[in-house]
Amino acid sequence: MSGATLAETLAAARRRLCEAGIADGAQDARLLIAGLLKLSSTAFVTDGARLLDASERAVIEDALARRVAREPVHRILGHRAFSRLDLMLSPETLEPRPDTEVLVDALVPHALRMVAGDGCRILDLGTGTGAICLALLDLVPGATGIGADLSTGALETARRNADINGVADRFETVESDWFAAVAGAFDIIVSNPPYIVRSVVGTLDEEVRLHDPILALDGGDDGLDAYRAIAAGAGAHLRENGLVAYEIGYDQKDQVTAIMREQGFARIEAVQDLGGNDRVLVFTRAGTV
Ligand SMILES: C[S@@+](CC[C@H](N)C(=O)[O-])C[C@H]1O[C@@H](n2cnc3c(N)ncnc32)[C@H](O)[C@@H]1O
Repeated sequence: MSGATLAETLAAARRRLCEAGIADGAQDARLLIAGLLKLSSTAFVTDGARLLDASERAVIEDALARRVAREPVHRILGHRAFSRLDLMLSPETLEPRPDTEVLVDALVPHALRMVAGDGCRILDLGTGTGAICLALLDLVPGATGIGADLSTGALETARRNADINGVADRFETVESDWFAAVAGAFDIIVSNPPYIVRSVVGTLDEEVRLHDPILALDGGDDGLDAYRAIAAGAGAHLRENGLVAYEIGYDQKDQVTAIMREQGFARIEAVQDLGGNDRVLVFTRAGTV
């Protein structure tokens, strides 16, 4: 790649990733180079003839080697966009997915209505990077939130993300096994818990299996352990007329609805993701709808 221009470097990177069998090799090459060199979306057109210096070439070379070894693009870059936020990643955090934005979008109208009334206090169980809670605090000024997680490292990253994204004054964290260390009652309890069936975890793509933490993936023998634990504790921590909302696996709608019904909750919304899969469920106490 010595003496290469930006355009030549991009072309070589695309070839390398595609030849290594990376499914979106062309897109990943562009994302990596743009992210590493902090280029605008038009730079490949306007600056294509610019010669890259040795340090730029070295950074790109290192990133391509990592991508060929199946490390995801945003892990290599160390951060990713979610909703309107830029979120730092760490080894202890799941990389937030676009599907999870569907959960945020489903809750925004409810949270805005609550803020206009008695206020909106949010509990995000299994907060990871803080993605769900921080995106809601960003979109709903006046809401406050707690991010809970079993992982100390994830909570450090979530606090850092709250700082970077300007919502730290409305965000707290608690290290907790679901509700175990959580005090008080909330208007919205939200979770994207680990929901992969344990026997399936080992069959996931290397990008997920080797780079997302197992604590964020493994949902137990039937994938539903976390929903059972959260359903059992939610009633004691939910304000009157409060909501419980989940991200779910594409085939878990009926099972999670049954788990919640057993604990006295009624489903009020089911939302599909952009791929047409069931992805988000919203519940309230049965009898309040
Ligand atoms: C699927 S990840 C979701 C992360 C983030 N909320 C998101 O949507 O990107 C699940 C999260 O639950 C956390 N977790 C797993 N078991 C837990 C438990 N028993 N109590 C609290 N958090 C837990 C994991 O550490 C992980 O951060």
